[in-house]
Amino acid sequence: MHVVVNAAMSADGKLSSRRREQIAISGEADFDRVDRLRADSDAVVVGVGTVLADDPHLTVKDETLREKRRESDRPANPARVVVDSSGRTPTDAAILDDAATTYVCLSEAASVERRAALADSAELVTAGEERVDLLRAFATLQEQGLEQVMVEGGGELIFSLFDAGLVDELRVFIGSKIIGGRDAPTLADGEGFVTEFPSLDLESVDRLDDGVVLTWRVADR
Ligand SMILES: NC(=O)c1ccc[n+]([C@@H]2O[C@H](COP(=O)([O-])OP(=O)(O)OC[C@H]3O[C@@H](n4cnc5c(N)ncnc54)[C@H](O)[C@@H]3O)[C@@H](O)[C@H]2O)c1
Ligand SMILES: Nc1nc(=O)c(N)c(NC[C@H](O)[C@H](O)[C@H](O)COP(=O)(O)O)[nH]1
Repeated sequence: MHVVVNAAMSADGKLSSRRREQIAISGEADFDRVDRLRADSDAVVVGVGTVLADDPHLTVKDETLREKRRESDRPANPARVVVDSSGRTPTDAAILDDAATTYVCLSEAASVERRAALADSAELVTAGEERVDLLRAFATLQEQGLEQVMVEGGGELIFSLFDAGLVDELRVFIGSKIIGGRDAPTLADGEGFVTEFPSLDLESVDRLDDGVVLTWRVADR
C-alpha cells in the first residue's frame, strides 16, 4: 500500500478556522491538482471530524478523468473511507451516497444501532477497542485491493497516521492567508511527538497561484 497525505494549509499552518469551518485556502488550480490525485487513487480517506465539519463528497469532479478510470476497468470514483471510532458519520452524509463504495472504519466502541444504521450504505471494518487501530484497519483495506491511498485530513487523523508509520508521502498546498487561533486545526494535531519526530525528504516545490505545493517523501520508507 502507498499512502499519500494531501492538505491545504494557511501560511501559519492551519487547515481551517477555530470554528472548524472550511476556509478557501487554495483556488481552482489546487482543486484540479487534488482532483487528479483522487483520480490516481484507489481510495480517499478522511477522519469523521472532517465529515462532520465539511460533509465532503470525495469524488472525482472531472468527467474526463472518471472516463479514463472506467477505460482502465476501475470504478469511476475511488472508494471512500471514514475513520470513525463510534460510528458518528450521519446517515445522510454525502460520502454515503452511491457514487462510490464507502468503507467506515469503526472500533469495538461503535454501538449495534450505529452499525445497523451505517451498514445499509457502507462496508464496515472493525479494528481497535476505543479508537480505530489504523494499522489493522489499513491492512484490511489493502486486502480489499486498495493499494494507492490518499488521505484528505483532518489534523487528528494525519497525526495518528504519522504516529503509526503509515505515511509514505506528504503533499501540502501552503496558501497566502493567516488563519491563526491556538485551537484551529493544524496539519498534524493529536498529542504531538516529544522525543522522536518523523523526518521528511523534500522532493519538489511548485508555485501554484499565490501559494506553493510542497511534496515530501517520508524518510526511511
Ligand atoms: N484544508 C484542508 O486540506 C482540510 C482537509 C480536511 C479537513 N480539514 C479541516 O480539518 C478539520 C477536521 O479535522 P479534525 O482533526 O477535527 O478531525 P479528523 O478529520 O482528523 O477526524 C478525527 C476523528 O477521527 C476519529 N478517529 C478514530 N480513530 C482515530 C485514530 N486512530 N486517530 C485519529 N482519529 C481517529 C476520532 O473520532 C477523531 O476525533 C475541519 O475543520 C476541516 O475543515 C481541512
Ligand atoms: N485543496 C483544498 N483547498 C482548500 O482551500 C481547502 N479548504 C481544502 N479542503 C479540503 C476539504 O477536504 C474539502 O472538503 C474537499 O476538497 C471537498 O471535497 P468535495 O468537493 O466535497 O468532493 N482543500
